[in-house]
Amino acid sequence: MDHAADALRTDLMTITRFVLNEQSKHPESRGDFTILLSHIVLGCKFVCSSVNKAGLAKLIGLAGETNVQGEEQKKLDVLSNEVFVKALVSSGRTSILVSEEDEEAIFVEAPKRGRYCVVFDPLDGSSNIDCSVSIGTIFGIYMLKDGGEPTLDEVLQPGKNMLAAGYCMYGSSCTLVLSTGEGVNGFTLDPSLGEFILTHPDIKIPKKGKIYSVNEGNAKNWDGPTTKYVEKCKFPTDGSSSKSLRYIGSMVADVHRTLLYGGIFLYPADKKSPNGKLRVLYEVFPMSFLMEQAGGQAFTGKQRALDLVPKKIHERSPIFMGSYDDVEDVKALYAAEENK
Ligand SMILES: O=P(O)(O)OC[C@H]1O[C@](O)(COP(=O)(O)O)[C@@H](O)[C@@H]1O
Ligand SMILES: [Mg+2]
Ligand SMILES: [Mg+2]
Repeated sequence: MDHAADALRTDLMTITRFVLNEQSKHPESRGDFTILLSHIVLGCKFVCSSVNKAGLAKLIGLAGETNVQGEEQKKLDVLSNEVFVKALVSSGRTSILVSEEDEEAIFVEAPKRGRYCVVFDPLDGSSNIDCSVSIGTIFGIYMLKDGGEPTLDEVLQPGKNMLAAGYCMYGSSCTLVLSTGEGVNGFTLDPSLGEFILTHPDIKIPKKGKIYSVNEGNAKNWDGPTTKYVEKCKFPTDGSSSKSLRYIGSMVADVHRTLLYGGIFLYPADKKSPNGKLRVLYEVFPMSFLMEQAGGQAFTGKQRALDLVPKKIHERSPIFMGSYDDVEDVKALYAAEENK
């Protein structure tokens, strides 16, 4: 193999150049979105570096401990929230921020105010922090309507109105997956360069998968269609092979695997939590947006997830997302239940 020729053929694309290329497709663009995204990327790099040190926390007092100067150190989820709020406000491009960690939405004051609203889960999968299992950040971006004072209605909108969505997974590598509504692309952080490099161009989810991903410990409280679906995964009656179960318990990691390998991720309703567990604005919507952009589907048990109109910023919804055919099977079971 001629390595020089091979190197010339391979395009090295940083996330910055990727977003600038996207921007050049919209001549009317003022570059605001590019600046906003660069601040999100900065937040991800900062959290990634803190997550990498988390295992040392108890030893040297990095999180939830008192450091040598006697200062109280912050827990990772609190720290991540502060990092993202600061990064987003200082971009000068946001008006409203909705974070899982803040009860109320944050309205950015002029003159720092900009054209975008960002909804985010600064650290997803928090139960996995202390055992060094993959965790992540999830975000979605809405554009502000022109004119007037921003109100909560700007973010209480269906997910299909999002301009962009993505997540960053802090795992064996740090991977940022992004969609600006024209497909899905994945970037991996090169820690020595401090740059995200395009490593997963144009991600497409397989049409059907061999994996299902769910917390089966809740099975005794599931409804009929969910119970039937999971039974079908294990004991198919149509001659197909059984599906394998994989469940990490970090939505970012479970959805990332589902996007790349195919299959289905579900967090259904159950008798104890009739609305499921996952939050519509900053968990269900961004991940559903990515799934659809990659050719998959996302369904709530009643409707297309991206058609939901949230009434409250921390509203929850059941969710089934993944390969097109697998979600189609779930939809058929719910339709059959309704026609009984
Ligand atoms: O432990 P459970 O009930 O299976 O829930 C797991 C789910 O909860 C979450 O951890 C909730 O997110 P947070 O950690 O951001 O609260 C998801 O990442 C994950 O899919
Ligand atoms: Mg979460
Ligand atoms: Mg969280």
